[in-house]
Amino acid sequence: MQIYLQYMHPFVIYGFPFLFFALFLLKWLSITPPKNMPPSPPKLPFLGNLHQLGLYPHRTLCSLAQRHGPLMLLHFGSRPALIASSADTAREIMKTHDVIFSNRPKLSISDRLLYEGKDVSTAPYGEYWRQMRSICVLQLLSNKRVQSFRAVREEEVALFMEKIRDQSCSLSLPVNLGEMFVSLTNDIICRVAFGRKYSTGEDGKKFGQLLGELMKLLGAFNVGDFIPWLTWVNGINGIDARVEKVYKEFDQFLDGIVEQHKRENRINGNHGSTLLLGEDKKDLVDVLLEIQNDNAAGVAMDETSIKALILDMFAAGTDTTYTVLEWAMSELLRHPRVMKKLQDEVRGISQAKTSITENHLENMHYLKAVIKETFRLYPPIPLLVPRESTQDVEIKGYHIPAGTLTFINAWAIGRDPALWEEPEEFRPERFLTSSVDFRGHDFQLIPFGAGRRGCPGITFAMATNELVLANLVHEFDWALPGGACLEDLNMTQCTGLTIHRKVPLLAVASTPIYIYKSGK
Ligand code: HEM
Repeated sequence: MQIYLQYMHPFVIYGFPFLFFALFLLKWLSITPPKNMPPSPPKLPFLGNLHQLGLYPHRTLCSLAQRHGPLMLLHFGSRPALIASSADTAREIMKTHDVIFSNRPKLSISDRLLYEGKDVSTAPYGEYWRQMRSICVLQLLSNKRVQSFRAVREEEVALFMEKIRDQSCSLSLPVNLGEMFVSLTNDIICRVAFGRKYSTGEDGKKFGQLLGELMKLLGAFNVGDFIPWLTWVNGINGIDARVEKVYKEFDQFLDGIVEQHKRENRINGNHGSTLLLGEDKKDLVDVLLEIQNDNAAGVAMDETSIKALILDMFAAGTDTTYTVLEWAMSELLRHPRVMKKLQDEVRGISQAKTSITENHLENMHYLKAVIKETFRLYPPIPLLVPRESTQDVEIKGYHIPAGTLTFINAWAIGRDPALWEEPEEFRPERFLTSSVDFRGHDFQLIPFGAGRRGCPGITFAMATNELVLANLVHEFDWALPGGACLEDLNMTQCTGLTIHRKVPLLAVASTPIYIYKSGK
């Protein structure tokens, strides 16, 4: 080899390799012209931008967007992640390019807990999801179905009010509103889904704990999803074991529920559960079994799909609903002027009736404005449920490759000074003169997301939220325990997928004089 090299012209030795390299570089550059990617904050090897997210990713991402713009490309470990932080970019993703962004990323914890994507919320975009979604929209959460559970909501709210009366008014003790909202929303969903509650005795305690653990795990961060060679971490820190335990216990529990419904339906001739329910006496498990029997779904609906759909109702519908009530009451306690105005409206419309029913709600415009304002400042899932792009696409002149994780920062959009006057102020009046709504058409207010994968549970959630809030301010006056000042109310948020209060919301209820006068 040495000998050969001695006789070669230097051009052959040095020039050829250089020429080859230059040709390769030219070809590579001409095949892959530089793409115009969205701005990115600097990242670290392996971690990407994960280290920057902190405890409150919606806040950190909002600050980063102020520096880098409303469309950023970050990296969560090895995965590119697009972050949209303005109404305009959210519209591009959830409306203009809705189909391309209608997939959900596969995340291992939710995948395991929600039957490997056989539910609606984590199912990949495709025929199976389409069928399950249409069952949700047309059968489980339609206006008619939600209406059929009106009696359930009104009865549960009446029991909830009785508890407050017993505890706070009679004994002048503070009530833990957060805790009470959790059991109220769980009781309502349990009755709607299963035809009975699981809130008392050993069964109730176990179910409550199981549901709490399910919600915690769904909000847990799994490092292995983003840095695959760290997948082993969850085997060591106990997350894998917890996921497996919750999955198995919930699965057994749901098996029992489905079997019991099948038995009862056989006895009652397929007319649904005999337990007290909505007007048509069918709970959601009955509805799903009926679809299975009639073979009406268009795809084979096996029992796993039934269990996955029911679990979705709990996973997507409990934490989100109670969170709104908790933040709304916190802000009402901090703003006596708003509380008074709301009480005047509700008490005026009820005309000294003992309680508020759903008939009263339609004309309560200020109540609706208070709830919208709560959604604006505290969207329960601040970064919405992640999406994933299925094709390369161009947004605002930037190239977004297929397979990009996509987050919409609804929290940042709700506080964007370009869209909202004095955005940090809790001022429901802003909605009295505006037609902006949260149903997914106005991208400045998107707590329920939008487009094909937008939340199908809006009517269900709003029916509960409006009824509970109206009753709370109708019957009681509210104060912080021990005469604490309004500024003392700790508004710290917890971490996780759904953002609720970190510190329990304690408040004292008293019965206003006008209720005594009206002879209640
Ligand atoms: C205040 C209450 C609620 C909020 C803030 C909320 C929010 C959301 C959000 C942000 C999404 C993702 C939307 C998107 O990707 O564009 C979603 C999806 C979903 N929500 Fe809700 N939700 C609430 C209540 C409910 C209720 C009560 C139910 C059912 C009982 C429900 C069932 C679902 C389901 C099944 C999905 C998945 C839809 C799909 O992927 O096709 N949600 N929700």
